[in-house]
Amino acid sequence: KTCFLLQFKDGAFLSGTFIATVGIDFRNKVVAVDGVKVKLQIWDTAGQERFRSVTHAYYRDAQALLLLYDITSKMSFDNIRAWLTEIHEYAQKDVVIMLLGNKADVSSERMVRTEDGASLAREYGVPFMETSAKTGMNVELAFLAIARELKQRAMQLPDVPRFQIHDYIEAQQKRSGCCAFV
Ligand SMILES: Nc1nc2c(ncn2[C@@H]2O[C@H](COP(=O)(O)OP(=O)(O)OP(=O)(O)O)[C@@H](O)[C@H]2O)c(=O)[nH]1
Ligand SMILES: [Mg+2]
Repeated sequence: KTCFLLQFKDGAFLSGTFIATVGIDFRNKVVAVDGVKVKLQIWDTAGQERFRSVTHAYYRDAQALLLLYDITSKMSFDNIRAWLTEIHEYAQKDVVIMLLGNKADVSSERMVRTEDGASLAREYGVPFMETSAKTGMNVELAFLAIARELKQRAMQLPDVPRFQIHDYIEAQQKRSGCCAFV
């Protein structure tokens, strides 16, 4: 999660020693969506179980949640269902959720098939992408799709059709010649 966020924030991959997030951290990034500045305040939660009570307090108020699993870890994928259940219970009712299978660059150690990620996402009606914090694949797209969705919600006019995050991701991936699994 931290590497994914830092790739978006700074355009660089934090390699070397792994530093587990303690409790919670956050970064701001301003992005432009159709000429309108959208400030994203992105909270980076600790994955370790012992920080759960801390992270809990934060995602409850979030407008969007990016759920990351590691495609080289079956356990991280299996945990997603529990997260989705908990989110439905505690998060904001209209929270934007996105499922992301990260570390897609490490194909030799893949333990979770792309189709399995896609089908879980379909089951819960959330958009899905595989990403890489290392190469940057789909990192910006994930955040920009969320920024777009949140901006549209904030500025929604009654007669304008609602922004469709699934369609947006699919169109952007077609443009870039990458893989759409939404
Ligand atoms: N190859 C590859 N390695 C990655 C990628 N993302 C993260 N890593 C590596 O995976 C390890 C964990 O990354 P972090 O981003 O710190 O993980 P985290 O989810 O923030 O972990 P916690 O803070 O403990 O919850 C680090 O050694 C990273 O270098 C990726 O996309 N590709
Ligand atoms: Mg971290």
